[in-house]
Amino acid sequence: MRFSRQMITVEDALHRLLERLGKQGSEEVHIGEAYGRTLACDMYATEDLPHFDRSPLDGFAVRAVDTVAASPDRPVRLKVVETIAAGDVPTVALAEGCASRIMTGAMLPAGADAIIMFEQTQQPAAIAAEVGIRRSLKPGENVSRRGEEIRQGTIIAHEGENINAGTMAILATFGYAHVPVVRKPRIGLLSTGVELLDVDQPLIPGKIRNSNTLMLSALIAEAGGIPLLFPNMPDDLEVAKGTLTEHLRLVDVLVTSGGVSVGDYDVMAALTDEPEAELLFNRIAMRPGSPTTSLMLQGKPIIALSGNPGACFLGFELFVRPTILSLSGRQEVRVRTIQAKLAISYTKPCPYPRYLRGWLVEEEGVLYAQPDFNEKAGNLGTLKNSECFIIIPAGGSGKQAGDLVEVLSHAMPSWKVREGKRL
Ligand SMILES: Nc1nc2c(c(=O)[nH]1)N[C@H]1C(S)=C(S)[C@@H](COP(=O)(O)OP(=O)(O)OC[C@H]3O[C@@H](n4cnc5c(N)ncnc54)[C@H](O)[C@@H]3O)O[C@H]1N2
Ligand code: MOO
Ligand SMILES: [Mg+2]
Repeated sequence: MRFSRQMITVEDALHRLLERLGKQGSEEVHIGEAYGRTLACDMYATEDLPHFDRSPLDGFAVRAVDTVAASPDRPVRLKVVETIAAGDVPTVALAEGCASRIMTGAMLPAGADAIIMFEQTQQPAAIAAEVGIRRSLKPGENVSRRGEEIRQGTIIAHEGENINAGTMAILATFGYAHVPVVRKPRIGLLSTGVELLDVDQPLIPGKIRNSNTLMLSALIAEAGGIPLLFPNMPDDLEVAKGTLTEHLRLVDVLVTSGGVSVGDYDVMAALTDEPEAELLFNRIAMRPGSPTTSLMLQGKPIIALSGNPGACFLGFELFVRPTILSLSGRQEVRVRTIQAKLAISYTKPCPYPRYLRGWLVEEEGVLYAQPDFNEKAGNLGTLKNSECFIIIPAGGSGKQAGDLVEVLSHAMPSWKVREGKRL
C-alpha cells in the first residue's frame, strides 16, 4: 500500500479524517479561563437586560405630560425632589410638577416616563431646587426600558460557539461565573527520524535539529489543543508500533512528522501496511505534502505529516487544525478560502493543486496574494513570514499576475469569514 497509493483530494482526505473523530466531553471553567474555548451548551439570559427601566443620559427624570408646554423661550419649571446616582434605588415617586436629577445608568423613579439631558435644561447648580425644561418630551423618550435589549430566557450564545471577548461580556452580564466548555483535545506530538537532534545539541555531520516538533506544538496550542510532546521516534517499525500504542492511550489524536514517503526508513508509511492499522489516506492531490498520511490505530487517529518543514506546516493547516476545531466542538471547521489577486505570475506547471506560502497585501483597496520566492517544501527560513497559502490550481500553466486566486489564510483565518447574507 505504501507504493501503490490511491490519490484523493484534500477535501476527501479531510472528510475521511473528520468522520472518524470521537466526541469530546465537557468541563466547567471559571469565566476568566473561558476565552477562546467552545461553549458546550446553549446559554440563556438569566434576567431581562436591562433588568430595570434606566436612564441612558445624565439629566432629569420627568413626567412627559408636565413638559407639553415647554419651549426654549418659555421653559417649564419643575421642582427637583431627588438626585439618583447609578446604583441607587429611587425613593421618591414623581408627583405632578416634579423632576429628579438622574445619572446615566440609574434607575427611573416611579412616575417618571421620560428623560431630558442636562444640556436641554436651565439649571444653574447641582443643588438647585428647580429646573427649567426647555423642550417638550414624549412619553418613553430617552428611557431604556426593562428587557428592551434581551428578554429573560432568550438564548444568548449557542453550543459550539467560540467564546470571544463579546461572549465574555454577555456571560458576565448574566452572572455566569462558571462556563461549560468542550474539553480541549489532547494532541500527542512526535517527530520520526534518527537524523534529528534536540535544539540544544551541537550539529554533527549528516544530522539536523528537530524544528517540526516545536513548530507544531505552537500551532496546536494556538488552534486550541493541548500539545503533549513525546520523544523523537527511531525509524524502526516494531519500536514504532509499541511506542505509538503507548502514546495513543494518553491522547485524543496523535500527530507525527516525517517518515511518510517511500524511503527505506519511512516508518509511518511502513506502519500503514500492518494489520492493526487502518489506512485513511496516504496520497493527496496537493503539493507540497502529497504523501501526508492518516491511519487509525487502537481506535484513535494518527495524522502523519511530511517531515519536510514546508509540507509539515501546510499539512497542519489542512488537516490538523480542522481536527482540533472539530474535536473542540466547533461547528465551522472547514478550511474556507478567500479570493485575492495574484501579485506576481506563477507559471510552473503542476499536476496537482499547489499551495504556495505567502502573505496578503492590500494596495489601494485591492487584496493581493504575494507568494514567497522560497517555496520549496524543504525550506524553512521563511516559514515565519508565511501568513497564507495561495492555491494554484492543477494543470494548465499556473496563473498570471492579477489573476484571481483562492487563498487560505491562517493569519486572517478563513473559517472566520462568514458565509451567507449581509445584514
Ligand atoms: N522516491 C520518492 N521520494 C520522495 C517522494 C516520492 O514521491 N518518491 N516524495 C517526496 C516528498 S513530496 C516529500 S514531502 C518527502 C516526505 O518525506 P517524509 O515525510 O518521509 O519525511 P522524512 O523522509 O522523514 O524527512 C524529509 C525531510 O525532512 C527533514 N525532517 C524530518 N523531520 C524533521 C523535523 N522534525 N524537523 C526538521 N526537519 C525534518 C528530513 O531530514 C528530510 O530532509 O519525501 C520526498 N521523497
Ligand atoms: O510534496 Mo513534498 O511535500 O514536495 O515536499
Ligand atoms: Mg522519507
